[in-house]
Amino acid sequence: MESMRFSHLTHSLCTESLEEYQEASFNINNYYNSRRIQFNSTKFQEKPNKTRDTTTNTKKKKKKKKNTEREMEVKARAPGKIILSGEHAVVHGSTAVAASIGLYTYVTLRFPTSSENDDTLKLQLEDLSLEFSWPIGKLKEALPDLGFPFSSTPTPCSTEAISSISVLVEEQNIPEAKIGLSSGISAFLWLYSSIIGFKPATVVVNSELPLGSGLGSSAALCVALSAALLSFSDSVNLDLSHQGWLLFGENELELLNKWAFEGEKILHGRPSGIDNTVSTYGNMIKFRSGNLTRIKSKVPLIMLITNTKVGRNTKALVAGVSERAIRHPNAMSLVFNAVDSISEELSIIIQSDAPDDLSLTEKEEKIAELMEMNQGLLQCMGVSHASIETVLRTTLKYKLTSKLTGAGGGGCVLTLLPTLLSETVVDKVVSELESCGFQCFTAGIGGNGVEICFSGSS
Ligand SMILES: Nc1ncnc2c1ncn2[C@@H]1O[C@H](COP(=O)(O)OP(=O)(O)O)[C@@H](O)[C@H]1O
Ligand SMILES: C[C@@](O)(CCOP(=O)(O)O)CC(=O)O
Ligand SMILES: [Mg+2]
Repeated sequence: MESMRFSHLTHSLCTESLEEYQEASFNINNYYNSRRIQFNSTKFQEKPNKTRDTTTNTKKKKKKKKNTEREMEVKARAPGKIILSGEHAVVHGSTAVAASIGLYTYVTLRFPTSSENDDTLKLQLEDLSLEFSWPIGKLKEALPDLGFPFSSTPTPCSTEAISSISVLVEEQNIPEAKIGLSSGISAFLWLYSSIIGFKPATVVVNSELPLGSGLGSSAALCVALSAALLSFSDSVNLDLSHQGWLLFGENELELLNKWAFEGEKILHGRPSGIDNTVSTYGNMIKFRSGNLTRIKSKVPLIMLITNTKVGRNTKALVAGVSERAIRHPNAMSLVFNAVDSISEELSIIIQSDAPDDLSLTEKEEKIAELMEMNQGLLQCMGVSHASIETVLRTTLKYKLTSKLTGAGGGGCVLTLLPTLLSETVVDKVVSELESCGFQCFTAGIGGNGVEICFSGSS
């Protein structure tokens, strides 16, 4: 009974361990249902997932080309993430642990039919009610070195291209209050021109993720964009007849993750690659210096996510930590090493079989202590914020441990909800946090990574 409740939150992450934790008494589902960010409606019908047949032959490729000429639409979705430990330090070579969450960014790509006679590239940010468009001729003129798509070789955006793209974005007169979108739009223009070239299309983006809050909306955007764009390139062959969400094969995942990383560079300056990697592959990963290790959690982790709603910019925060590391190299390298040890220990605890030498409660206590230590080190890096400290103090009153997640400086905070915690306590802490103006919710941890869905194929 109780395992059913947990399965709603921890699906696909730790199914075997659920039976072992049947004693758990807290019904998180009420929270999941009532506090979760509303799912945007989608016209695509969900069908069971299927991993792509990597032996796709040229016949399918031909079919794809033919369909591209007819009205053809593809939709990609990529999840957000939480970083359980190691943000910022991971940029400097330390280990970090992250998991995907069940909140997605969706990108729909549609090419006009020949009768539509449209010669523009349109970007619609549906949730924000914003639309941008560029005549194809203007893109060709501004970006003479792009437009010869070579999608199998992800390359960094040159400084010349980035300045030309900035002009193309500035000309769109983005409202001052939404100027943070410029870097996302730049990443879009660059990924589009590099992967597809100069072809008219309409790209629609919507997201269940709060933007700029530490849940990896920038990476989810780059991953979903790369997936949608690559599905029309010669580098990727897909079974267009498949109905419903389709997983990519390993080679395609590797390719699209590299493209998404190049997009993240435009947004973050110096990303570690953890966000795009966890959004691409899903589930839970340990990440260090560009290498991922997939992790299977044996602990049914339930995190309350509190969005302080304090806006911040990942690029500026990452740069701030690097500057501090330049000013205090010895001290900061010890901080980064300490974070590395915390992430390594965390990954061992969450993967260890239960019951072994540690009970679930003991494991949760250790995880909480490691989170607390990581938060202390993030404070040393200078990325905490008064709003984050308020969340820490509030949750501590209820003996709960929290840490910031993502770049910090505001954004989201994670609070570990032990499995035996009573619902009354969760109610109290949530209502106290919400009375401070914060927004609390939970999300499924560790679901699938990027997926794609075709429509118009018959
Ligand atoms: N759905 C989206 N539509 C437009 N831009 C987006 C979207 N998602 C992310 N972005 C871009 O990513 C930026 C936020 O990224 P970042 O500061 O790294 O925070 P996070 O990745 O934690 O959400 C936004 O300001 C915007 O430029
Ligand atoms: C701070 C950092 O570790 C994570 C940033 O995540 P987000 O953009 O705040 O969701 C940066 C990185 O790893 O690239
Ligand atoms: Mg980001």
